[in-house]
Amino acid sequence: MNQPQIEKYSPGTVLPVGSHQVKVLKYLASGGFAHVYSVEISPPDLVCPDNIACLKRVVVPDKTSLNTLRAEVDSMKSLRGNKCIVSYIDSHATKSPMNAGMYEVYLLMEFCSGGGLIDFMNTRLQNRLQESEILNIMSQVSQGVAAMHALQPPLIHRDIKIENVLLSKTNDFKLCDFGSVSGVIRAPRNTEEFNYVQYDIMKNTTAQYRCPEMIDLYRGLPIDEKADIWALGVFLYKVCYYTTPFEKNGESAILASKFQFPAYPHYSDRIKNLISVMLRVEPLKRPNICQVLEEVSRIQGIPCPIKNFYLLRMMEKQDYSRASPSPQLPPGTIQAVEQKLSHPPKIATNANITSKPASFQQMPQLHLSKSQPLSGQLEVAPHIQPLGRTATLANPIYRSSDPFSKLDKSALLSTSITMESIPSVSRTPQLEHLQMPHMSKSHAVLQRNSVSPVRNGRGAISSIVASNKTSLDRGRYVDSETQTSDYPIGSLSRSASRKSFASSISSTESLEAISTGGSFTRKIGSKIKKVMTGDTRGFSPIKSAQNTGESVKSAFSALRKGISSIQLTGDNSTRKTSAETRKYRNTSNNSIPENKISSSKSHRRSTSFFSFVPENNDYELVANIKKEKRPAALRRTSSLKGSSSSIQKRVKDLINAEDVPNKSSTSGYGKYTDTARAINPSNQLENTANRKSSTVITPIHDLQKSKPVPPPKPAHLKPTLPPKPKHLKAKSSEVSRKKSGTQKRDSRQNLEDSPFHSQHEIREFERRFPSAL
Ligand SMILES: Nc1ncnc2c1ncn2[C@@H]1O[C@H](COP(=O)(O)OP(=O)(O)OP(=O)(O)O)[C@@H](O)[C@H]1O
Repeated sequence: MNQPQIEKYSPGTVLPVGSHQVKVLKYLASGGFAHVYSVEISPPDLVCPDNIACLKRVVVPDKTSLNTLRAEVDSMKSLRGNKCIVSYIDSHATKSPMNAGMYEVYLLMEFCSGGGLIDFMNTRLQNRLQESEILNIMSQVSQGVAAMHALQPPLIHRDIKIENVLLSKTNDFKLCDFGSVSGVIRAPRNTEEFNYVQYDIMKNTTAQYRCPEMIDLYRGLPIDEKADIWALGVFLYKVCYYTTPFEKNGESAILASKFQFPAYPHYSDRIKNLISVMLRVEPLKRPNICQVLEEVSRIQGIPCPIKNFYLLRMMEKQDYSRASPSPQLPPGTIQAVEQKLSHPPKIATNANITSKPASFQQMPQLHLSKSQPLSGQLEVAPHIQPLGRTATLANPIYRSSDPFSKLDKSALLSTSITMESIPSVSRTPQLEHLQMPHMSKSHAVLQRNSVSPVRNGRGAISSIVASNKTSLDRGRYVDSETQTSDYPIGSLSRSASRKSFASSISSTESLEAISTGGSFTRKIGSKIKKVMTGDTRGFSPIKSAQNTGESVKSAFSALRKGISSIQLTGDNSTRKTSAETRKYRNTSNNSIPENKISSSKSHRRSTSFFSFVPENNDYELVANIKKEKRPAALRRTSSLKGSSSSIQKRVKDLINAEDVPNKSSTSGYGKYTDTARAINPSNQLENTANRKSSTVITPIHDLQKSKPVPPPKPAHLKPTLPPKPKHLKAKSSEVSRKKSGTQKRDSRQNLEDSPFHSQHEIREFERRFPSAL
């Protein structure tokens, strides 16, 4: 951005910011695009009882840049109240009185008088940080990140780094600078998209914190929450060692995640292990933010401060799809699971981590005692249909009569500070979206924003929002907003929803809306929409599962233990579920050492972040060094056969934690992506009916069935990416790109290199598990 020069305000200057009057106290700093001041505000605000706040003033040259700043404001608004995020107070935008045609944006926020984390670290150059201090910082920053990832659609910070963590007066660490925030960014599909995404990444991210999928767009991976996890891994490393892991060797080291742990200062293997798993090359193998926080809390020896929202969400969806004749859990099951989730188990570390560069390949395993309760790191079998009929996780369809039920439920589920502190204002606007008639309003929003810029702070550029590919949306961009539309809000009253929104915001909000832009939905929509292609935007009902599947998997591993063998006989729905499960298993465990698969079931689980194996009445975290190979699980067969236990009984047994099967047969899955598959055939009629008037989960396979398969495009019409530069031709075994110079899609076609036997199998796999390749 061509940043205009502006004069600094002198102390004593008084100016309005939204509904507040501010008096400048002191110039604090210049960001890349801003002047930052401490100010006295009136009227007072809850987040600054002493009336001292921070004012960020940015002058932007045009409306496009102005819009991009709105996204920063909107992000902060949506996260307001979280104790681990610098709190928004007010904002204001005007035409610049000094610079014709330019605009000024004023952002009033909580003042962090403790300065930056970087300053704090600099006070400890000699006497480096203790592990407990590091864990405390990590926990708080992770809670801030969790609040972003918990939103639906999730927000990706994209610029997590030491410099963007501030210290409050009360010595709390807070995440700041939301100028790079975006929704999930889909992998580019042609040269135009490629250049766009590349530019966007260069503008909005910091080189040392960039993840492999950002550097090598040819990998064809979306930029999602796992990009933040990578950055958080770099962050943790830097808090420990005062340098970034890839400082010396740059991009090539990042692409293969080659780094070493310095001998000094000495930190525990558990911290090193956590860094290693966060810095896994493959995003699917990185833990999600809930898992990170759970592990940090375990090391700290305290309960995890947040609920695993990925897990709860999946349970919610399962509950929605539960209205079918499939097996049912006893009443109270979900409450029991929740209760157990709120008491994470202690684990004894037995990690054998060295400081060798290969540490990223070490696969930790969590050993679960029979007597231990389930925790949030259990893995979910995506096919589990019936997770209770209980009111606690109400079937979303029933929410239609009660616009507040979503909020009520959240409050009910959350005893944690973070989840509670995600203010209703951050959710209600999404409800507003959710209750829109299927496609119509969201499409209207998208249309309005078809060329909307995204606030990057460094330039006006929009983010391409990932719509993980399905045959439904293939070839389209999908706004993250539409990705939330798999919630069947049904006839949820819009006015009621708005009312709840209105009642949850301060009176200043309306002024803000006037001064800084329209509705939350429109603004955040402009931030996260697709702008580049002429493709029709699609509806991606599986998006959220793609983003959440891994964590849910992880969180439900023990549940899966109990249902690792599902009867292949029985009613249709059960049979279908089993078949889906089998496919899922057979296609998602993509890095199990071949030699381990047949010999030990427990090894099948080793690709997950943490997995559970009952042993010695305790949890153990052990490193399991292993070779990355081609998707070995694709060669696995029929692990589902042979059991006659029912789902209910096994899950019940697990909940009681008395009878955990000695070995799990299912773990290490790739991300579960196919939410719609959890829907029983018997639900489909109901879904179809709902779809007419509301937003619903669409059973993808059904739609696919009815959708004619388009003839293959002639080669000259296929979109192409620019040629891959030499330095990106990865040698890493982590990412199997065996044919140099070919694009990812092409390499998938190479049957010799793949576990597939036919093109049809490849297509089928891609259709069902689009993010797993
Ligand atoms: N709430 C706050 N309280 C105290 N100081 C703050 C606050 N917000 C920002 N600062 C100070 O101002 C500096 C710049 O702020 P910020 O990073 O938000 O601006 P920016 O223009 O986005 O900068 P960057 O170049 O990092 O993107 C910070 O490094 C910090 O020192």
